[in-house]
Amino acid sequence: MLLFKGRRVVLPGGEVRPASIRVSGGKIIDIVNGYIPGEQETDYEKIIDAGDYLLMPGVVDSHVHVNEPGRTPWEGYDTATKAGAAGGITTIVDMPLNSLPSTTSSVAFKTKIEAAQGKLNVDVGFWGGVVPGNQSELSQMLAQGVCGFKCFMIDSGVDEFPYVTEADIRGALEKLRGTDGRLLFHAEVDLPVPGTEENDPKKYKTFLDSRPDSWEVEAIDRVCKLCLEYGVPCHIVHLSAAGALPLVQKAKEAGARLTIETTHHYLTLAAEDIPDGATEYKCCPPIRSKENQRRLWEAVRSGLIDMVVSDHSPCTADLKLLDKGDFMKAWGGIASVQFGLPLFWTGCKQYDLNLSHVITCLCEAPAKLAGLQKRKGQIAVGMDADFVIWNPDDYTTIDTNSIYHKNKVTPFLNKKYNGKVLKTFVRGSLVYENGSFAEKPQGEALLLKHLKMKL
Ligand SMILES: NC(=O)N[C@H]1NC(=O)NC1=O
Ligand SMILES: [Zn+2]
Ligand SMILES: [Zn+2]
Repeated sequence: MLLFKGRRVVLPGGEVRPASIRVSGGKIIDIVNGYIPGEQETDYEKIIDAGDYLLMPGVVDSHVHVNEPGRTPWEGYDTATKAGAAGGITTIVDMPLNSLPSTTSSVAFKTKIEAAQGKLNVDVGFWGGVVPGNQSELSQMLAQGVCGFKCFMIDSGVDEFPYVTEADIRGALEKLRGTDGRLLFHAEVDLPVPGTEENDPKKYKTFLDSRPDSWEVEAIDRVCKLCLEYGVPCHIVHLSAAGALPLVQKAKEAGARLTIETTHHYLTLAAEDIPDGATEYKCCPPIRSKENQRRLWEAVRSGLIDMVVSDHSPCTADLKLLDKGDFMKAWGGIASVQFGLPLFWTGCKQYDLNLSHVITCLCEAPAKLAGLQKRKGQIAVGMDADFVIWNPDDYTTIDTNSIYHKNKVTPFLNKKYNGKVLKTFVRGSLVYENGSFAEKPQGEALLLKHLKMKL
């Protein structure tokens, strides 16, 4: 048996108090009020003392593109999960696209799981994909254990993952009705935008104007309607346009089973500050204005936005076209899986949010989205002993040497944020401490069907 103890343990609801946590077989078996100072070392295999640092549930990032197999020069299981561990993340959920094959059939899903074997430094769940014509694969993939499915309503950036029409979406929702499956939407639709082709592709404004708010608003309106019509849980990934929030509110009030995520980059970076040619800031939908960002933070505070994730979508440096600075042709995607906790905490301090927002948005809600809520996202009896010990009063400076994901291009480079991750534990095992990782990868593939059998 292990004992984790601390004077500032973050419990469900964001309550912070002294507590001691007994862990056996990777699970939390007991939580005792108070910081048991007198316990004998010999009572436990090990005592892990967080002292005055925060002892919090491990962060769950439900939106990560790992890209393995197939695009391993971009990213891979080993490096993505090391970066996660260094950032206090104990579970990531892999997106179905950018790997080859993409996860759109049961055969492809098996290939994915095989590729992940032995390389996981934190636990990893998997989203499947909905593409035109693969509806007949969905129930088999659910039976195999995907957490749900993601689709695109616009070009995805990779040819092998085409976007879906309304008829395809209806077909998928039909299949998912009455199952545990849910559908995630990249919610932008391609509407005509007057005259942006002529503009200078090095200017950030050219790119921003080419993907206006209205694309998201229209797409989210369609999702809200379908969600209400079918009663299947639907989720909007990476909402950027605050102008879509009133629609979300209306749909939620009408009883839609709808959840919303935004990303750390939309909450931290703003269009006004993006230098021309700085394509490391390119992502889709785009980073918008400061005023837009303020409204996103208000929605995080109120709970209208349910969760905040990375949308870690790296590529090799050449594809960012940093030398040309061409926003229109560069790869769209930001690499940041390692930095979510300090990025979010920095904003929380600025916007006067607190630890209850941290554990709701970074731990509980993403765990629930992926169907992992009985194992992940909270410090509670019966849950996996996934913890991060961190110092909210120290700082993280992001430099190339301390980045563990494969490609180091990121708009967060050389910036300093509040909060520093000290140690990360997955199911009781130390996976990260001060720049070092467990010798043997401790993560496992989380297949929803097995989780259900165990519950
Ligand atoms: N294919 C892919 O990863 N696309 C992601 N990148 C990005 O910026 N937005 C996305 O949806
Ligand atoms: Zn997307
Ligand atoms: Zn994505």
